[in-house]
Formats: sequence, structure tokens, C-alpha cells
Amino acid sequence: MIIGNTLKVTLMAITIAIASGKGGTGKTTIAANLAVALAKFGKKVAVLDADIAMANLELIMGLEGKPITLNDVLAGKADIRDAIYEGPEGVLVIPAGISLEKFRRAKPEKLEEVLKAIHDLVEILIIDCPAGIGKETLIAISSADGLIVVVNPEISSISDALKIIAITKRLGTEILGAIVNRVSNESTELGVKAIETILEVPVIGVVPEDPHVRKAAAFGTPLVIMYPDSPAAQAIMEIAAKLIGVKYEAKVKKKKESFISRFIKGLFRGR
Ligand SMILES: Nc1ncnc2c1ncn2[C@@H]1O[C@H](COP(=O)(O)OP(=O)(O)OP(=O)(O)O)[C@@H](O)[C@H]1O
Repeated sequence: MIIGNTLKVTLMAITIAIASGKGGTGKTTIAANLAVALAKFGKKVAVLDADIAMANLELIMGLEGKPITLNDVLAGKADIRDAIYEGPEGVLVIPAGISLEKFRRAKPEKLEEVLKAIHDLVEILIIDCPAGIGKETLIAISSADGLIVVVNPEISSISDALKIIAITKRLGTEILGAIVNRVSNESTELGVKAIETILEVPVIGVVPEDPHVRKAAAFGTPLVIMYPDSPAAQAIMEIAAKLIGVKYEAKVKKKKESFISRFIKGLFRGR
């Protein structure tokens, strides 16, 4: 059940589609790490990679090259139960599998059935949607209880997010809110308030630009496990806590005061 932008975990599992419209916003990074963060808070979570052409989720979760994947299931060649793997923090992962051959044979229409089958195994099911508004994205959003849209603080990302939001409203799926990812002092074309005003949905979290994200991905370990104190990991933990209504105090590293700032403070203290 979704109340406002929090998830009330009941016996019925909650399905959240994570989409963005534009590619490369950090959707897969958020989907994978949010799943692990929710598991760290004790929730039984599954994450499914509906991006059957790119299949990046398995890299982040350290489950690359599994023999049976979602592509096999959608091609009618395997049972969904054989495509579920246990990932970090006990998160159930359904990898997409990289194979052009399998991708060609996959039938996205089967996705709805697949989602129903996983739904009963967990409390929260997260779907990492492909970029754009293809069949998989439409099925994922219409089957989900709620949508989280991932945006970057750039005009092009926001305009694509608006399309996803409009479609979600038409499909009658609730919108939990937006996560603004890759926010840095230099790149902030748009502030969070402006993004909220344009999208007309609440911003449920802001994830900073953080080099630890790429480093963790290169090691095939989720960021929230490999660099739990990094700024992006802390932001994702905060979002997960907010979603399930748990208190979480983010560890924010205080910047060391610069010599100039200490010097100026000293001058005023001396007056
Ligand atoms: N907060 C961040 N700070 C720094 N790098 C990031 C951040 N979020 C994501 N990235 C990097 O950006 C790239 C794209 O991220 P990711 O694959 O999660 O995006 P995506 O939206 O799922 O892409 P696609 O739609 O193409 O599958 C990756 O190299 C990832 O490591």
C-alpha cells in the first residue's frame, strides 16, 4: 500500500517501477542500491531488470553471466523460478541477461505474468525499466503500485521525465515522486524546487554526483555495501528509510574548514 510517498508494507507486496525516459540518468544505480538499502532495513526485496537490451543491473549486483535470465523467461525457454538469484543482503535479483539472440526472441507481453510470480515472494519488488517508453516500460508501470522517476538536474532529463509522468497518470499508477541524481555544485542547471514545480511531483531524494558510484560498479558491489559512508550511498539510505517510514540519521562528513576561513574567523574573534 502506498500512502503519500511512503510504502506501508503489508502482506501484499508493493511493486515500484523505476523509470526515467532518458538513458543514463542513473536509474539502474538507484534501483539496485535502493533494493539493497531496503534490505538493510530488514525488508524482503526483489529487483528485476526489465532493461532486457542493456542488462546493467547484474553488473552492479555482482551477478554477471548467470545461465538463466529474464530474456530466457520472456522467450518462453525457462521458468521464472530458475531466473531468480540471491544477491547482496539477500535481495532477490532477476537479471535481464545479455544476449542479442535471446533478446530478439523475448516477448515483453510475458512480463506481466513474470511480475505476478515474483510479487508473492517478497515485500517490495523493484523494477528497473529500460530508457524510453517501450513495451517493457509500459507493462512495468501499469503493473506497478507506484512509480519513482529518476532525473538529472538538466532540462533534457526533465522533459523526458514529464513524458513518463504523463503516461503513468494515464495508466492510473501512483507516482511516489522523483529522485534527482548526479547533483553537483557545478552541474545544477535546475534547482530541486524548480524540478518539483515543473514535474508537479514531490522530490523524494537528492543523490549527489559521487565518484564512489562508478568505483563500486567496477567492483560489481552495490555502492551502499562497498562505500556505505559515501555521500551517494548515504543519500540512497535516506531515501529508502523515508520510503518505509524508518528514522535514519545520514552520516554527513563535515568538510574540513579551510585555512582562509579559519583565518577570517580568527580576525573577527580578535575584535
Ligand atoms: N550519483 C552518481 N554519481 C556519479 N556517477 C553516477 C551517479 N549515478 C550514476 N552514475 C554513473 O552514470 C552511469 C549511468 O548510470 P546507470 O547505468 O545507473 O544509468 P541508467 O539510467 O540506468 O542508464 P541506461 O538507461 O542507459 O541503462 C554509470 O556509469 C554510473 O556509474
